Amino acid sequence: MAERVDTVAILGLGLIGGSLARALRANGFCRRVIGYGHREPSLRRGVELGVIDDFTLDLDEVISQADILVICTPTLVAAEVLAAILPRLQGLARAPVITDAASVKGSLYRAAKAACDGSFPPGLVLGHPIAGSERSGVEASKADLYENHRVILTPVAENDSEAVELVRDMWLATGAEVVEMEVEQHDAVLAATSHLPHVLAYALVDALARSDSSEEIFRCAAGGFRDFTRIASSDPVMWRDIAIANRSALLDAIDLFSEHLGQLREAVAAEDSEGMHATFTRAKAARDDFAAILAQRGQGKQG
Ligand SMILES: NC(=O)c1ccc[n+]([C@@H]2O[C@H](COP(=O)([O-])OP(=O)(O)OC[C@H]3O[C@@H](n4cnc5c(N)ncnc54)[C@H](O)[C@@H]3O)[C@@H](O)[C@H]2O)c1
Ligand SMILES: O=C(O)C(=O)C[C@]1(C(=O)O)C=C[C@@H](O)C=C1
Repeated sequence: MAERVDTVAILGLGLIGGSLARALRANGFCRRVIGYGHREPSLRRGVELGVIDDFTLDLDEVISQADILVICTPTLVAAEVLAAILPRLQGLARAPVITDAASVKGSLYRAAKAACDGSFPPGLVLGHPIAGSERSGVEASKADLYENHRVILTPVAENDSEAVELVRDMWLATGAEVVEMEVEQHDAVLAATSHLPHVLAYALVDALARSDSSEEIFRCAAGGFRDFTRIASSDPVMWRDIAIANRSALLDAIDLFSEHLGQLREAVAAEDSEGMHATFTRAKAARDDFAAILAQRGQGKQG
């Protein structure tokens, strides 16, 4: 296939950026992929592993060389990186298209407007791949991470349609399915389906780890505990950033869940067998439907 662009730059070469770099190099979307970051060792490792062609620690250099900049740092850092990039684009004859992979979109939307005197930059297309793992760093990256997974783009009216098309094509080249959503809807949906489950897993593991009988508890724990808590091994910095950036939607999701858990607690206390059975039956049906959706998308093994 003919290369769609010359150079894609990954800003923050970890699991998500490294996996994108590998996929783009594997499928020939661009002639080369370069990395930018604040730590030379992981970028050097990226070259050694064949994840990127080259790297720089200089933001001006990466802006001048790339056709697309993809910000793949933790969410709060992504807002800072964006605020550092946007003023540098003013007056450039040819500015790169900018996109990102951060887990929260509203905070970046606001950061972009703040950096541009209240107007949204047309060449910035916010995005989020709904694929990942509890592992982080470039060593964990893999070329097929996005295959059969969704990528959500949250374009706005101010966006340049060619920039949106280019970012869409980039993700399609990784084997992902690209869908569009409003910024606010994205953050509410992800708070419920991703951010809340991570908070619950962290809370459960922390509560049990701090109990007097924690040693015995972990020794006796098996598959159910492992499946429910895998994501509590995720990077604490990444999840702290997400909780801060999506505070309002996450609080709504926690409140909804707390109310539901309270009702279930009452049913357990009252030995309300009908109430418990109804809840478990509804949940099983919904989970089984979800497993069928995953299987249809070719993600059955993880479902
Ligand atoms: N891990 C997941 O499952 C997942 C899935 C979808 C989206 N995301 C989002 O993608 C982003 C990256 O996540 P990840 O799992 O790849 O994390 P990661 O820790 O593997 O990678 C983050 C990279 O950013 C770099 N970085 C940190 N501060 C920087 C700075 N100031 N300047 C430049 N680079 C900097 C780090 O050195 C690291 O290489 C996050 O915003 C995360 O919320 C993660
Ligand atoms: O599979 C995992 O371990 C993930 O945490 C991936 C996951 C998710 O919650 O599904 C995590 C954060 C993202 O922003 C998108 C995907």
